[in-house]
Amino acid sequence: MVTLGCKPVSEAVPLDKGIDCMKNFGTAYILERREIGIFNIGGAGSIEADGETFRLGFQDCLYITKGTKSVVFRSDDPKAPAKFYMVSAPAHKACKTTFLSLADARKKPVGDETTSNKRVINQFIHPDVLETCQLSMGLTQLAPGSVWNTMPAHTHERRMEIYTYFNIPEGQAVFHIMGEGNETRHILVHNEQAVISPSWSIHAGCGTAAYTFIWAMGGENQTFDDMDHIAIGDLR
Ligand SMILES: O=C(O)C(=O)C[C@H](O)C(=O)CO
Ligand SMILES: [Zn+2]
Repeated sequence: MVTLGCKPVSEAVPLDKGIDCMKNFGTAYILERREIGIFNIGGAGSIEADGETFRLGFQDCLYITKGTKSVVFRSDDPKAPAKFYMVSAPAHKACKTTFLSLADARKKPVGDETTSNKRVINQFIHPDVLETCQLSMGLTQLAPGSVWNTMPAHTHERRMEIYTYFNIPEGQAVFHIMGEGNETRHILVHNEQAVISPSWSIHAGCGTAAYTFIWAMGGENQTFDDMDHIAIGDLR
């Protein structure tokens, strides 16, 4: 998995700006044998993929297929630049480059106010929404007053996962918990920071206020609900 960020201000920024593609990927261009999912977590902007332009507002998503040679990022307004967050995984075939807004995502309400974990899992790049080779991505929004994500915690030995936190209010933070269920550690996460979890690690978090996070997974199976849950009483 490769994770990247791009905040274009006044210039048009190509995906491979400053990247030696042959050295890092062993290919002539980044998406020669990779697919990529991109979320905009900033102001309005656009992404040009092999000549086709897609406009992305806040929390919009674009999936770009393997085989796309040119990807270029732009912001509409340099004073409110777009912030493109992206995750890429190796891909074996071309799928359809697809724009997805929050309304297109499959909604999964979970949790409860009484356990401070009421939230909606918005599944954007997911087998029920569009076909990909192995990438899946989405955005989980916590309800005001709820602070816990992914509790009871889980692992999925067949897929690793990245959580990227944003919409964390000024002066607040998230305690992200990782490690094996019987030996956990926390990482203090501030706004727009990410944690990469290997497949054996739990990935959960508790904020000092509500927040949003983007999850991204890659692995040979795409079954979303095959998690191995760990009972809260077994966590150490
Ligand atoms: O809040 C949650 O719970 C999640 O968003 C869980 C992630 O989607 C996940 O970890 C999927 O494996
Ligand atoms: Zn998970």
